[in-house]
Amino acid sequence: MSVNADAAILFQLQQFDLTLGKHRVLHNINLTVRQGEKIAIIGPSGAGKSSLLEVLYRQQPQQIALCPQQGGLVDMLSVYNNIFMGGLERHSSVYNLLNLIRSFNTPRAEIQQLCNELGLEDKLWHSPDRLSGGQRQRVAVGRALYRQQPVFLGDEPVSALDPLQAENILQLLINRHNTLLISLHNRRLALAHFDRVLALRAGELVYDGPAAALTSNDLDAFYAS
Ligand SMILES: Nc1ncnc2c1ncn2[C@@H]1O[C@H](COP(=O)(O)OP(=O)(O)OP(=O)(O)O)[C@@H](O)[C@H]1O
Repeated sequence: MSVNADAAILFQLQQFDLTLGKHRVLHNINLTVRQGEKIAIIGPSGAGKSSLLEVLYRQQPQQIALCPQQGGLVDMLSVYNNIFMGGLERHSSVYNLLNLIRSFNTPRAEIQQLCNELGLEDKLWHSPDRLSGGQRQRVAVGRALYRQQPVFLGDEPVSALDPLQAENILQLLINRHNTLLISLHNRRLALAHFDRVLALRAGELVYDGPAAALTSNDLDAFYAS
């Protein structure tokens, strides 16, 4: 999991501030992310993790698979169609419309395979509002995977899963993307799966360094009040 210092820069922020309303959400962020990096973003609730991910997403949405914290699922559509939404840009509007009425064989096979990998094999034609929180989260992950982009930005994408599932889904995301930035509160996952850790506190980047240099106790300290 070594990082190539010559790899192309994907994201860069210099002395970056973000103010929303009267609230200073991010302050003096200096950050460079290169292709191939696997980065965990940690920090207490309200520290600015989602805001940072959104800022990075806006830099180049076309090559990013985004998995937002709310999931953005449409309950009126099946799991199949919710996942298919991740691939809308690969097809014409006519194809997308016809697929909504009656699914085409190719995307149906692709999405069935994806559902098998996500443990949703029998849920393809269910509505998301009939699923558990963890199942809904896996549908949102499926949609992001179906974007088939090289960069994954995830806002706590495995927070509702049991430990074994969280481990498996995280590994799936890592296998399918070259570069990942994922916010998460699970210390073990952050240290086991990522090269680099960003710790945010009250909108400021208080740690940016290798995961290998940190212990679980170090991570706890970033959450201490
Ligand atoms: N649209 C907004 N207007 C004003 N303040 C906002 C807005 N969006 C977020 N904030 C504030 O910005 C801060 C950072 O929010 P953010 O959602 O980025 O934190 P977070 O670290 O992702 O939190 P969590 O772990 O709870 O998801 C919070 O104090 C929040 O109240």
